[in-house]
Amino acid sequence: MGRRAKNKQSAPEPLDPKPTPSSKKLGKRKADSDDLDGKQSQRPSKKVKDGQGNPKAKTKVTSKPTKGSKKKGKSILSDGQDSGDGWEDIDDDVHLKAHVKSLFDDGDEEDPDAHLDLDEFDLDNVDDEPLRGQLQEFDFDTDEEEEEEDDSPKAPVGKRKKSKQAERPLKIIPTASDASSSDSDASDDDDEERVTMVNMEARSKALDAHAAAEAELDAEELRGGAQENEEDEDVDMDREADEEGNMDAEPFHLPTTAEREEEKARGGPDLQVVQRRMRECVRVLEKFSKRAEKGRSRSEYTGQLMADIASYYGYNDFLVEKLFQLFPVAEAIEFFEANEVSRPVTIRTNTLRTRRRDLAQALVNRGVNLEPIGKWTNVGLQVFESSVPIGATPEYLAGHYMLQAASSLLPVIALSPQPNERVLDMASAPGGKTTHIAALLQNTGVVFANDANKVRTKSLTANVHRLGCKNVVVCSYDGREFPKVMGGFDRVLLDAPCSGTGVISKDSSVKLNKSDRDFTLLSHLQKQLILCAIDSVSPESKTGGYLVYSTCSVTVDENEAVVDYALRKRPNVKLVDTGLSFGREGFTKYRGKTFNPSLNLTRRFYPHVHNMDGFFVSKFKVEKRTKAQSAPVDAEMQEPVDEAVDQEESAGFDSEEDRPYLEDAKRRRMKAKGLRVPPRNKAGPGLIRAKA
Ligand SMILES: C[S@@+](CC[C@H](N)C(=O)[O-])C[C@H]1O[C@@H](n2cnc3c(N)ncnc32)[C@H](O)[C@@H]1O
Repeated sequence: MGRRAKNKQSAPEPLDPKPTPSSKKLGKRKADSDDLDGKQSQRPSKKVKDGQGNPKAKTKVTSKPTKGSKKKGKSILSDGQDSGDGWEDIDDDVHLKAHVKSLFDDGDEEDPDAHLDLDEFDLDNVDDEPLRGQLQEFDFDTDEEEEEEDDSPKAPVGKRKKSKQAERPLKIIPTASDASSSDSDASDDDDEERVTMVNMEARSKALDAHAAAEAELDAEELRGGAQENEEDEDVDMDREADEEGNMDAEPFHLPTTAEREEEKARGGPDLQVVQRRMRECVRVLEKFSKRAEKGRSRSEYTGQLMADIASYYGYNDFLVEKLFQLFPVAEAIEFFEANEVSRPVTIRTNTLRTRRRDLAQALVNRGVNLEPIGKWTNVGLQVFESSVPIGATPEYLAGHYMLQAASSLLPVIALSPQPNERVLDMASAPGGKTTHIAALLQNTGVVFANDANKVRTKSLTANVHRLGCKNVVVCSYDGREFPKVMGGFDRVLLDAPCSGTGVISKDSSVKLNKSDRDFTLLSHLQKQLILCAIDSVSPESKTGGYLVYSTCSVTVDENEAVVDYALRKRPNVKLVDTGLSFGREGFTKYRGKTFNPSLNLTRRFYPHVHNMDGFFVSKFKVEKRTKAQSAPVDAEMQEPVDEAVDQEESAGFDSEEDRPYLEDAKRRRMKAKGLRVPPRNKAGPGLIRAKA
């Protein structure tokens, strides 16, 4: 029964399923291209606090070899075996160096002038006191706030809705990935028990018995399967409703409106009730006609499920609905779950200062446990545990790396800047991507790093200096002023200001502080910025002529709708392949809207699928305008609000509600430009049309 039941508990199907990746140890999961498009085989790792506390955690390097005390002949892995996850046992420091070198030999640039020799630093005199004590929790004070959390708008403090989930993080829906994960965990454990002459026979017998039991179950399933029909399946599903296996569990009853009111008056449901109700609603919604209570509608189940998600995970109702709609029902729960878990800590090697293998070597020597992120990047490293604050090592201070989310490498990889090019990073602070671009240009050409927020350009400038970028000009304009400020760029990156719905695990205030109006205004700003970004690209560029538009948000309004708008407004641009080897295709249709079919060339990244922040990346090629296509460069900036809103209406926005906000924004812009702003009571749409 257990096995059949497990098979029937229909797991959410990935949109682009791939074989389940083999499991990796908790705390060691990497955002590997192997499993990027498939379901995660297990929960993403939480921030590692204490690598010594877990006897199962294999610490690659437990301490920094002290000066003059090389551990000749001593393996760094406790059992002296290949761990099976790409790390081999290493006998001494010399081998360790050779090993690290080989691990990181996959495409680091070999420009001898492009990096500092670590020997230049007196690393031996660095106080290694922390290595002797308990492993510390990572301290990211130095940059995380600037480099990561600043990716999403800061939220006001104090507006907190207590999430029930915080009381007990638990997976609501057992998924296929869980099943395979536990299977592969088991086999991992088997692998870890070393086969010896003594246990070989017992192990072999156990394996035979296991195989026989499996065969018997298969046969039983085949016999049963011949008579099975969907009704039986439902009966089974109902009978196993209690996850503890209690067959007498009450059949699920969806509360009526009156019962919900009553429940509210009693102070809300308890955790177990919410958990079970979410599970049951998902189950019913997956096979509504068979499983729904008589007389109850689909929207009642969906409404209950969304209300429970909001209270369990602590979101406002509006955002739950917006995010819920992006996924099939069960997958939506996976997305919300993933937002409760920190993403892996990752750093980007600054190839202007060092090479990845040298950086890895230096950090390994300090007691940092790390690995390359995946095949798709030759500069990224994932940090599993560290005995030193990763944002304050000598290498960090010397600019050998940037603390940077794996997802934020993607837009720059897609941009693919070439030496000697002129590049604009239109919204660049605090400079994670700017400094990456500078490094790919190998300090040639020029990067104009712009950000409208002057305060934020301070951390941008600091990072530019720390990382030794000599080809960066920092400026502070509203991006909508480009290309009037300057144009003719070979490539432009617009990493747009956004709602941050992809980085909720970093900034949970997004759960509560985003409203419909925020999305409308953001989308409008993004549309204005993208047109200016397109017009800043030189279609005559010999080597480029590209724009990359990205956000750390997963909503369609901020991504596909913006890109589609740009394609409609600028017939001289087309979407091209991002060059990224993974990621889900962008939507070409969404809730009744149809976008340009080429939107399938854009890429979406999700925390629950790719174990990285939610992200969107698109790449445009800008071509010369034909005479028929040419329009005044800033036509849209002066565009009557009516027209802008019309565009938005076609993408499903509520123009009436937005109109006052859009007009206010227009008034502020006019004021800033020194134009006469008519009195507010006369400022109807006609006025703006007249002004334009
Ligand atoms: C997602 S963050 C950029 C992160 C940056 N690309 C990085 O990798 O470090 C968006 C940035 O857009 C800036 N911004 C907001 N409105 C802008 C505008 N109208 N023009 C230019 N920059 C703007 C914000 O100040 C913020 O720094």
